[in-house]
Amino acid sequence: MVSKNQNKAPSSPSPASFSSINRKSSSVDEVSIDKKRRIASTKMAPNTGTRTQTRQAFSVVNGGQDLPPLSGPPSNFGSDCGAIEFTKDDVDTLLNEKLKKNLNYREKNDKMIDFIKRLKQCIKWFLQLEANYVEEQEKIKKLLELAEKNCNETELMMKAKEDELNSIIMELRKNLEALQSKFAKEEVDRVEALDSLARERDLRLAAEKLQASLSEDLRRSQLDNASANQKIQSLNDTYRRLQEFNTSLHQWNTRLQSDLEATNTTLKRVQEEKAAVVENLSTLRGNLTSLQEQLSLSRASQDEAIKQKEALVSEASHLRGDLQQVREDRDRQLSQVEGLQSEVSKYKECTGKYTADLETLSTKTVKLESTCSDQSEQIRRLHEQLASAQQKLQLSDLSAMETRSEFEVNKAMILELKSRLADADLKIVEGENVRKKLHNTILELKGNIRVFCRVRPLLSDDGVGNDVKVVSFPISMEAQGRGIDLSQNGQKHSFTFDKVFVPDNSQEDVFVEISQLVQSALDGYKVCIFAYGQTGSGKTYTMMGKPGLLDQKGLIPRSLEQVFQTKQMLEAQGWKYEMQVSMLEIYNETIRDLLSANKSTFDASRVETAKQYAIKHDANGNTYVSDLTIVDVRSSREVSYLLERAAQSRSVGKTQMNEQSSRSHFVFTLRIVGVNESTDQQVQGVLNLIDLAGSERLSKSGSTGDRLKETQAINKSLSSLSDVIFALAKKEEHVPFRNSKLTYLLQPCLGGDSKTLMFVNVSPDPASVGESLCSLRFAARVNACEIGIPRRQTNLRSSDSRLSIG
Ligand SMILES: Nc1ncnc2c1ncn2[C@@H]1O[C@H](COP(=O)(O)OP(=O)(O)OP(=O)(O)O)[C@@H](O)[C@H]1O
Repeated sequence: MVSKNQNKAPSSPSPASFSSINRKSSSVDEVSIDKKRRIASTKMAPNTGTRTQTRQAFSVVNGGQDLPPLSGPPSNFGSDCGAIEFTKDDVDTLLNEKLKKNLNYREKNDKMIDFIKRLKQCIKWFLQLEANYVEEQEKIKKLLELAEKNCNETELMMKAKEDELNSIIMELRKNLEALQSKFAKEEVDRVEALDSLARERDLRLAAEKLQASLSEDLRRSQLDNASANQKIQSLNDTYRRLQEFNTSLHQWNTRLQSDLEATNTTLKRVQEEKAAVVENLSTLRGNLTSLQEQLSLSRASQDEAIKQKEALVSEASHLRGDLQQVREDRDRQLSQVEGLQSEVSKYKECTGKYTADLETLSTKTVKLESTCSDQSEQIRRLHEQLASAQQKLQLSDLSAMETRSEFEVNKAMILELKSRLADADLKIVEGENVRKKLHNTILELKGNIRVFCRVRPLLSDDGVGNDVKVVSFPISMEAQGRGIDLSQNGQKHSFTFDKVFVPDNSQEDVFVEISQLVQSALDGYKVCIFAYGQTGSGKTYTMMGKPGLLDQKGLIPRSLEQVFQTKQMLEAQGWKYEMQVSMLEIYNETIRDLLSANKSTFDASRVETAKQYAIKHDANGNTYVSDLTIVDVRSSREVSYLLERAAQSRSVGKTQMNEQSSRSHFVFTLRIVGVNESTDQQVQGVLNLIDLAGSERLSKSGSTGDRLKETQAINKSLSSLSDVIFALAKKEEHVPFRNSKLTYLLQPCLGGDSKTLMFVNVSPDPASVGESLCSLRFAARVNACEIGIPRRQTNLRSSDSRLSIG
């Protein structure tokens, strides 16, 4: 925040020249011409129409018989001056007024009083006009703010609507894209499903064909099986018959055996009979031959039987072979049947498998068909959704178009409003310029050098009862609120100032009176506000207030609050301000930087060697002090912090140097640089708020040595200050400085268009009535600077233009 050595004052856009102030009593003409120019420049635009009708009213204020005649008869005479309006001519006439030369002092005085009265009416009218301007400006500002707010709201609404629609469109587009991609996917799935369905169908047909051929095979196998079974049955029958035949052959064989045995027995018996016969051979030879014949016959029959038997045996073996064959056939057939049966079972298995496959295929097909129908349904729904989305899209496109056209209309409206706003801004700027001029004119009419007197309440420390009153306030019409009477040793001394604040007046009451000066600093003027008075008279209270008590804040904090509040307000009109603060103390003609981070600066002797704090003025009338700490500030809080720091620095410095708090001048400087880029205007103002060293009679404290030096330094700087104010007010070419640092520092802030206000603080303590009288005399002298003549009743000794304290 702190920026060292940036304290070179920036170049002024309007260098102050002393020519605009007309203060010399002998040259009222000069004052008039200058003021006429300023008033003419204000144009008095807003009330022209009304004013042409009431123009004659001004003749009231020019009512003196020695004034040049005016265009119309007087009106509203004696009525409230608020009803009277002035034209440029009226003001010119008033300002061009000349006093007749052959008047005596009393008449001159009367004329002057009358002139002042009319001037006051004129000032009141200007104040009224200014109030109207301010009111009008406020109205325009409010209207503008409203229009701007409406515009912004409409714009925001439109933007929000557009955003909303855009987001809906985006969403719909996204949905559409998603639906389309889903649709495409579904289409692919559908095609795949259809393909797989076709494949399944083919497979099914192939399986059905296979099943049919297998069924045919099975049927054929079953037929083969049946024929094989029949064959087996017939073979079984043949086998059974062959077995029966075999049994019968066995029976036949058995019989043949039994026959053979019977034949053998017969043979035996025959042989026995042969023997018998042999015996009887001879006898029987005959028998023999017969018997032989019988034998050969038997043998032949036996051979035949054997042959028969052999034939039968071979037949049986044949039959056995056949049976074996049949058995083998049967076995073969059986194995064939078994093979066929296993084949059939295989076929059956296959058929089962194929049937299961067929079933799964069927269920799959059914599933696929249902999926297909689902997908078709989905596709239909998607188509519907797509159609509705497209419809919505069309609708939203339409509404977007509508919104766009609405937006265009609003845009056009906004543009129009903006142009109106620009016009209004221009008007505000013009109004602001007029206001500044009027404000300045009013302040000039009030006086560029003014003196306010403030009497503090009697304090318990004063040690005197409330019954002893040395200060009183006249209540005559002329002096009410402006006069102060001081009684010393039974003698009454009367003084009149621009304003007198009584002990009951609050800090707020005092600030109200100076707030216009603070505004002037923001308008680019140099403003100096001094608090002057004896020790303990309330200078610090007036300038700083009581720490910690908000309602008792002094002029400095209040001024800063106003500066930052107004800065914020003017920012709306395009003004950008930069503020810089510096705070210094002049003690015994030594400058002390109160914002310096270096604590060693409290040591005056070291300061002088380390830092020279040389005061310099540039060609533009700006002042800067080398090595002084300048701090950029952006809020009144920042400044409050700096003020606290400065106060701390002051008290530490005083302790270190055994100095009394009242013996140094405290100078607070706020540099204001304002730039309006839209109107290309630039202003540079300075606000100097100064708590002067307390004036104190040396004799009172009876001090010597250092104290004497201190007092002399104070007196020198105050005396020098009064000389400078005098010289500048009188537009003297040579401005004396008398080597006072304070005077040299403030010199550019006291001349030209600068506004100077001095508070003379007075203590009601009877014990310090002498000092009070001294202060009041000095203040009355400064007050008299205004127009170069003692414009108010003062107790000045005419020759004494310099302060002598102590
Ligand atoms: N208007 C006032 N109302 C109430 N109290 C006041 C007023 N003016 C001054 N005082 C009180 O009077 C005392 C002296 O005031 P202050 O310190 O401001 O005087 P000063 O002129 O600055 O003195 P010095 O020159 O010694 O610094 C303080 O206690 C202050 O609070």
